[in-house]
Amino acid sequence: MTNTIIQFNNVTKQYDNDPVVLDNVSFEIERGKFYTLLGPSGCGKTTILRLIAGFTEATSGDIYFDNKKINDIPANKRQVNTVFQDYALFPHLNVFENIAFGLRIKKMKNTEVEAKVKEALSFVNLPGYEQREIHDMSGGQRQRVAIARAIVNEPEVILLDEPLSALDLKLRYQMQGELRDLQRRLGITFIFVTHDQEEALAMSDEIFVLNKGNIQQSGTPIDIYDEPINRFVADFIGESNIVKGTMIEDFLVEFGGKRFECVDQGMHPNEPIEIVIRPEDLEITSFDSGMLKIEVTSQLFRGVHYEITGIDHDGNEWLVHSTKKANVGDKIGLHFGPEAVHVMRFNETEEDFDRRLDSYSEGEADGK
Ligand SMILES: Nc1ncnc2c1ncn2[C@@H]1O[C@H](COP(=O)(O)OP(=O)(O)OP(=O)(O)O)[C@@H](O)[C@H]1O
Repeated sequence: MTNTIIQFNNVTKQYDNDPVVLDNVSFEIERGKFYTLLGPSGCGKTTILRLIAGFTEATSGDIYFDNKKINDIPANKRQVNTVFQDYALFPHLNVFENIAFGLRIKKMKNTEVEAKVKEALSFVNLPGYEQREIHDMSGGQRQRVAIARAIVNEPEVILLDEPLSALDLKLRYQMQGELRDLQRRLGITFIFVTHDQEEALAMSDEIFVLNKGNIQQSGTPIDIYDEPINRFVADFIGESNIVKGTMIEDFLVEFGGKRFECVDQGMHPNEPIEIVIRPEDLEITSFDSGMLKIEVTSQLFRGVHYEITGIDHDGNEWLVHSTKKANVGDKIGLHFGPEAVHVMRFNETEEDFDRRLDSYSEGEADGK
């Protein structure tokens, strides 16, 4: 048994004669992990779920489930269940019958149905709710019933299409933790769709960042946050300072009219690049000792830190998160280490990007 449960090979999707929604997309999903498809509205996230579930067909390319091509397998024969954004519960059926629905279609014996519904309800922390009517439940409870209805069929994969978006912030945080915990307890694959980057970072083993029908980058939350492949990902995942610069030589970049050490290598001498520095990696120092010098243009207290913006002498705006305060009009210096400077090449493919980053750790292992 391989670890890959779902594979997309060069999948393209176009609805009628509209523009292409997914453009030659390839990826692999491993068994037992929590995946998130993250991207702005309309980038094709739901379309990927619909292709996996069998609710729509690929225009070209192949989709595999457990190493078997499933392009022509109908939705009801696939071992996946979907939890929809609006939960899609049957309002005229009680909790028990909503959850039992799929089992009844399979003509399962009553005693078995009862046992399975009970087990599913206890999994989602709603024991004893069998007879409750759907309209007498809160949003969070309905959400749990929708999840119970998906897990009762014991699918190998659960698809979740923005399932938390209708909940208020507090409940949303709570359900994020519950869903993550549920996935671990069940040990099955979850594929979760969201356009909320914080949610993706908090919940996932692996994130696919999508834009305009393409996967821009895939990796663990830490990989994607720390080493974004391009401006789109850097901007979409968290707040960033992104400026244009030049890679002078290995481990040396120039931006804002000055040269700085970095940890990147393997580019052409004097190659134009962009750099990202996260706001929390900038440290406030005195103006004179600053590696960058800025004049503060705004300051907000955010509870755990101050959010400070300022302009350098080239007109670049810098965002700083610091526990130190600075006032509008102050001239301050900023300090950062070589690891804080993330260099991004223009139009680098994910394969080349991964190869480049791997070569850094090989270099470390060689003692270079
Ligand atoms: N059945 C359909 N017929 C025609 N176009 C469609 C259909 N479903 C989706 N689209 C189009 O495909 C594109 C991608 O839609 P999709 O729902 O996959 O995006 P998404 O990333 O899930 O967006 P959102 O976050 O807004 O749900 C959009 O431009 C959408 O209008």
